Amino acid sequence: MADRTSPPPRPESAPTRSWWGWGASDRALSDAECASLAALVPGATEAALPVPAVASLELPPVRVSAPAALARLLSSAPADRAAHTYGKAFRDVVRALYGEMAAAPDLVARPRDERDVVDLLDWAAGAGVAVVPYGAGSSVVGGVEYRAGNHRGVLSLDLSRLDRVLEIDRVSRAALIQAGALGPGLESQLRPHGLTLRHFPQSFAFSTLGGWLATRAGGHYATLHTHIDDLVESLRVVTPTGVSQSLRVPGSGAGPSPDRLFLGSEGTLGIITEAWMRLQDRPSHKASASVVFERFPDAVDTVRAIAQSGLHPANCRLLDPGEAALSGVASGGGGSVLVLGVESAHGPVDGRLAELVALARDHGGSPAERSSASGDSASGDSAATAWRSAFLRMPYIRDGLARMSVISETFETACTWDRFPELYEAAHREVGAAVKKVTGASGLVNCRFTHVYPDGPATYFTVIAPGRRGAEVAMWDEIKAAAMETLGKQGATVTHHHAVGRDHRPGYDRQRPEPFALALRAAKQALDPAGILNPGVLFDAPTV
Ligand SMILES: Cc1cc2nc3c(=O)[nH]c(=O)nc-3n(C[C@H](O)[C@H](O)[C@H](O)COP(=O)(O)OP(=O)(O)OC[C@H]3O[C@@H](n4cnc5c(N)ncnc54)[C@H](O)[C@@H]3O)c2cc1C
Repeated sequence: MADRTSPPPRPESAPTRSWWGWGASDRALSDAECASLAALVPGATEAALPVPAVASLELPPVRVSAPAALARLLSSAPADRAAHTYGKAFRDVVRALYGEMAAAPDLVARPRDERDVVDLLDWAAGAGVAVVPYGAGSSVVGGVEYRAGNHRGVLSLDLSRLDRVLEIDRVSRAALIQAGALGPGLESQLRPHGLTLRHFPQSFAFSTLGGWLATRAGGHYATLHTHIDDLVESLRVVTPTGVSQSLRVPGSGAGPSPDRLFLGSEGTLGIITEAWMRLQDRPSHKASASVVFERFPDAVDTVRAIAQSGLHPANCRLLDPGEAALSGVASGGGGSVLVLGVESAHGPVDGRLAELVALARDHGGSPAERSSASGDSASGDSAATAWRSAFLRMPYIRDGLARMSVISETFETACTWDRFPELYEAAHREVGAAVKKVTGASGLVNCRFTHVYPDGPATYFTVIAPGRRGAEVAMWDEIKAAAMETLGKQGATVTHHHAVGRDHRPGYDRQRPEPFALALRAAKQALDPAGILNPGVLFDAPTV
């Protein structure tokens, strides 16, 4: 019989969140820091856009009111409505800075349990009110922004009060976790048991388990278990037509998987309230190294060899020369940098790291000095450390650049190894040309691998270029449209882990096979007949 613990204590409270940008408000860049960053971008403006005070925002009037029994769950406070209007993409941050609040939800609900979720959905379906599920709002694809325009009102359903690890099964090494748990809170509840979910997206600090499941998020472990899908045992989902609870088993061949229907459903088929997740013992042995390559194609061949070797490094990030320079990990001579990391809960990992480094050397790489460690802390050579700190700081820098009207955004994809060289060339050529046309400047188009598989890499492109004040969103949208066209032509996916949301709909609609689209629409009709759940995501919004 499983050895189950009683519910662990609640996590400590999270830092104060920015309503307009990424992360903790006290970590946002000062005006002076924004200006010195922009000085590095030729053609950028010199004055930072001010951050508007919430009290100065013009929010549309609230159009709906809920029954008295639900009032204790609801807020129409301007700060709540403003903070739940957008996700955290560049275009979201810019629109928040300009005080564009026409899409603000009428109400924000914070249910405390499953019964509350059921009651809120019942009321919304009867009242013709759209429901936008909200984990922590870190979507970068318009996933939490209502755009349909034809509902009687909009309710942002914020799951943040469902933040507990409810049960731990130490024998099977799994936990029952509520969907609104943020990354740090979730891990702090698992830590006393020596366990970890080991899912660390870059947005880890300000995103939730439910959001990860609903978007099929990718953690920063680069090989083997990359997507959250791999860690799911079973899901509990409240739909407008009933509660779906899948069987908790280690594997099953019983027909199409109910979990697969809801993973990636992005709030359109139901509200994920809790999940049994597979856990791992916390790693106690870690080592990392970095390798510099003069020629990018040699580095790509190395990564392919590693991905096909069965050595499964935890980290295998390849940064092209531009990205290595931008992240501050390039050596004086430039070149591409491969950051490698290995870890284990069971024994030393130095041998495995040495094998990986030897593979890289065989392909023309020059290893930097490395270090190893026992214990829970990260360790590594200076390039690995620099990469990690740039990785965590980057979203704050992106917001600082946005205040200087500098376009600073990413797009990501995956393709098979045979197609990668052409994709890389085409992205630089075609997206680079779009940047030049739109901004008049050359700008930067950099690339790194975020995840690697035996049959291909997931590639992540960063674009930085000076924008024109007031036109930043339109300029980025034009560049992004060119990027999506390039991905489509190259047979690469519209997204590897950022999800579809509203922004990737055109590419997604082209990519999904029509019989599958028919089946999905039938599922939508069966589970959400009133068409209230996240209208416009994955499916066309219904006419109400
Ligand atoms: C700086 C930054 C870095 C990022 N890095 C990564 C990364 O490394 N890997 C990655 O995969 N993504 C990344 N993202 C994107 C984003 O963090 C992920 O999509 C994440 O999974 C969203 O989680 P969330 O809790 O914030 O969900 P939200 O943004 O609140 O919601 C995302 C979508 O899921 C739906 N949803 C949320 N909760 C539920 C629920 N309980 N039930 C049903 N539907 C729900 C929403 O309606 C929406 O459509 C990054 C974003 C930012 C801003």
